[in-house]
Amino acid sequence: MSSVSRNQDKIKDDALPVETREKAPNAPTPSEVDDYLCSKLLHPNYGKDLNFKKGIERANENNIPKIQISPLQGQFLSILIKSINAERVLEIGTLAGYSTSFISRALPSNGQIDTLEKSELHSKIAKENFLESDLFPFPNLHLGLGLNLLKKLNLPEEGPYDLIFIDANKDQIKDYFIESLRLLRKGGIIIVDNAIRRGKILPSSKDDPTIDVEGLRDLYDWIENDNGKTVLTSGIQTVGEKSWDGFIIATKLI
Ligand SMILES: C[S@@+](CC[C@H](N)C(=O)[O-])C[C@H]1O[C@@H](n2cnc3c(N)ncnc32)[C@H](O)[C@@H]1O
Repeated sequence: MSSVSRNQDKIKDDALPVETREKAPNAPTPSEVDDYLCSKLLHPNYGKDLNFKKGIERANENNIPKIQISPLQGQFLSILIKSINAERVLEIGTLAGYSTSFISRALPSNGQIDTLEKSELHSKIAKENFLESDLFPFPNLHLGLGLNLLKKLNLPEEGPYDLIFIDANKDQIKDYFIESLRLLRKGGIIIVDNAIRRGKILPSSKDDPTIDVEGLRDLYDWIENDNGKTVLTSGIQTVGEKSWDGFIIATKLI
C-alpha cells in the first residue's frame, strides 16, 4: 500500500466515531458510504454531469489543489438554492469552479452568480470549465483578494443576494461573514464551509491553533456575542470523502 493510500485510509478511520472503530473494525468507512450515496443519488445534470467531472480533471492536470466540495455537498447547495427560489448567489473562493457549477445549474436563467477568487490560475481554469459546462447564468468571476472585493461589492441591481457560500481562507472568515450580512437579504442563507476541521475549532483542542482555526473561533465568538440579534445559526458536522469536517449555516433575521 502506498503511503498516500495509507494516509487516506487513516483519514477515513479518523472520520469514524471512536466506538465504531474499536468495536467494529470492519464497519464501512464514511467514504464507502459516500460512494454508495453517490451511486444512488447523483443527478445527471448535477453531480453526474460529465462536464463537471471534466472540470475536475482539468483542475488536476493544472495541479490545482483537490479541495473542492464533494458532489453530494454540491447537490446540497443546489437543493438549498432551489428550495428558497434563490436568484442571486455570491461565492467566496472559486477554485476551479466546481461548486460554482452546482450553484449556476440550480439558478433560474435570469439569475446571477458572482464568485471571488484571488488566484489567476484558478480563475483561468474556472472560466474554461464554465464554458465547457455551458453554464447559464454564466458566473461573474471577480479576480482579487476576497475581502477587498467584498468591501467594494455593491448589491446586485435587482436586490440583495439570496445565498452566500463562503469557502476561501478562514483567517478572515469573520470579516467575510459580516460583509456577507451587508449583502444578503433578510431570510437569506450563509453557508461557511470547513467550519469544524476535525474538531480543532475547540479551544480545548490539544493542537496549536492554525490561523484558519483562530479565524473560525473569532467567527464563533462573533455569533455568540450577536446573541441571536442578527442571525439564527447552526453548525453541522459531516463525515465522508472529505473526512470529519462540517459547515455553518445561518439565516439573516433583520
Ligand atoms: C477551498 S477552495 C474553494 C473551493 C470551491 N468553492 C469548490 O468547492 O469548488 C478555496 C479557494 O479560495 C481561494 N482563496 C484563498 N484565499 C483567498 C482570498 N484571500 N481571496 C480570494 N480567494 C481566496 C483559493 O485560491 C482557492 O481557490
